[in-house]
Amino acid sequence: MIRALDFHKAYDDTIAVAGLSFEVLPGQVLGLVGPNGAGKTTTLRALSGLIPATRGRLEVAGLDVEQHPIAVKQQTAYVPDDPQLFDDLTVGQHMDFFASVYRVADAETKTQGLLQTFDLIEKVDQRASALSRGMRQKLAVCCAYLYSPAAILLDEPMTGLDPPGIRNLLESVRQRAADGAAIMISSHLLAMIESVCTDVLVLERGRAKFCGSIDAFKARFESAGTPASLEQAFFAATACELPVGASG
Ligand SMILES: Nc1ncnc2c1ncn2[C@@H]1O[C@H](COP(=O)(O)OP(=O)(O)OP(=O)(O)O)[C@@H](O)[C@H]1O
Repeated sequence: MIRALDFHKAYDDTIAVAGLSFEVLPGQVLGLVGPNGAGKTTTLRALSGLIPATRGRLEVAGLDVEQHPIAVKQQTAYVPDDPQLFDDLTVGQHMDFFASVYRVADAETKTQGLLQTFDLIEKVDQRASALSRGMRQKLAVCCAYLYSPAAILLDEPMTGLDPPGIRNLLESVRQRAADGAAIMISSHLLAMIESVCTDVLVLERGRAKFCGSIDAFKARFESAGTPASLEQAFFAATACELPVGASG
């Protein structure tokens, strides 16, 4: 489970997140959406323990992120939109490294399966520095999945992925959720959010404009008894303006 209680984050004078509370239960996939600068990446980075909260409490698997940083990291996978890899290590060496750090049982079989699924098996001996952007993204996801984390935090995970890569990633998210992981996905791709997420958290200027099921979000902005599309609901909930010509 992932939980935020009155989470605040300020960078000097900039208030990035101002009092956010939500939870993601095992099996739930929470879409984190909002305009640029809304605080999505800040929230994911703080949950992963990379940056401290200014105020409030963050928990993963019942553990306070600040008080139990190592235990939380063992239970959490954070995949940023620009994965930091070890340029001199090959694809296979990355998997070996994660398997060793997280003491993964049956790592070889799991590695083979993941590299096969994400179409990296032929790149197993290639250095990270020689991978394309999409391949780097896929490798970061493979490393994250290897140790079966209880909480999975994906920041703009579709960046650079080809259509089969997108399909495989979405399918893997559904599967990991069905297996009991609590998952958060930050994205501007509302159709993708709608296709894979059970719930949505709409952020604007660091505050929640809505948090709940996608159906409830669309129903809130229904017109004449017809639920809004996710896109219509997003524009209605935020200060973003619907493009001219779009059906509002
Ligand atoms: N390291 C930092 N130092 C100072 N301010 C920062 C830092 N990182 C983010 N911010 C500010 O915090 C706010 C939230 O940024 P954040 O990256 O969390 O937004 P986001 O919702 O992920 O945006 P985007 O959709 O553009 O990725 C913004 O005002 C941003 O300028």
